[in-house]
Amino acid sequence: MTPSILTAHRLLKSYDRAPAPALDEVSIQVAAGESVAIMGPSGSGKTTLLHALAGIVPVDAGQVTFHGPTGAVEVSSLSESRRSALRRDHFGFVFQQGLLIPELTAVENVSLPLLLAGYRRQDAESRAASWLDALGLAGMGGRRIGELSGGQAQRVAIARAQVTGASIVFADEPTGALDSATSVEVLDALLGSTVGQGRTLVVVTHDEDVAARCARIVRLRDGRIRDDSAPRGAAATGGPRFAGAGWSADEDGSL
Ligand SMILES: Nc1ncnc2c1ncn2[C@@H]1O[C@H](COP(=O)(O)OP(=O)(O)OP(=O)(O)O)[C@@H](O)[C@H]1O
Repeated sequence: MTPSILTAHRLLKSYDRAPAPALDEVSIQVAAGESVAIMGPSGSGKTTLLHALAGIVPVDAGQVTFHGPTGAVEVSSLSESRRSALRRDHFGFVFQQGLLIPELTAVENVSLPLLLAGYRRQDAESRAASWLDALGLAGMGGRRIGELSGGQAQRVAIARAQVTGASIVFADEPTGALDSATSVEVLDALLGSTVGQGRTLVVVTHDEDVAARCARIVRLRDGRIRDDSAPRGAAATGGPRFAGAGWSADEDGSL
């Protein structure tokens, strides 16, 4: 059996002034290398669950444990600064709008986490360029974000999320702002660069087509898990292996 990379046990989370808990006794295990879609109606707690799993929001009760390369870490009991170090070192994030810096080029945006981690600029930029190439953006590294299409910009965000070697990528509506053809391309890139390389993907989505490409769909309603199963009808298609012989990112994010 594949070991869990992330486990959550009976998570409770209430926001001030909210009439009902956003998470009400949610327990979930995510296996290493798995792709999990989190679905449910608006307000059902999807983003809160993603943020709780990733240590972005503290929970009121329950535990989140990350089974990382150096052993198990109880995310929910860490201080804010240790949670933020954990996120920086092990987790990657992709949001609906990539939150890229428009004044910087694609390669500069992807290099940023490496520069913050202490890499020399030349090394950071060459590593960033390799990621952009692998995501089908060869030759576009010098363009500013505004000079890219929505789908290209989202692939830059996918590169940035993983360039430091994230073992889990958390994505919140990564295709929500894209048309359906572009969504497919971006999802291919996201799946191919995560589960296609043995990494783990947890993705919040409203889109059944996105969820159907994941190995598992967790459906929330009113802060509780109502269903947790494989997509109906077919095994998850996962993502394509990246073109180019030997594309594989090692643990520190190099290609
Ligand atoms: N910062 C906050 N302060 C107060 N209430 C919040 C906050 N964030 C979320 N909530 C409430 O918690 C509940 C769950 O919100 P959450 O954003 O997790 O749902 P969601 O399923 O991701 O919704 P959507 O699909 O609309 O993004 C909702 O009732 C929401 O109003």
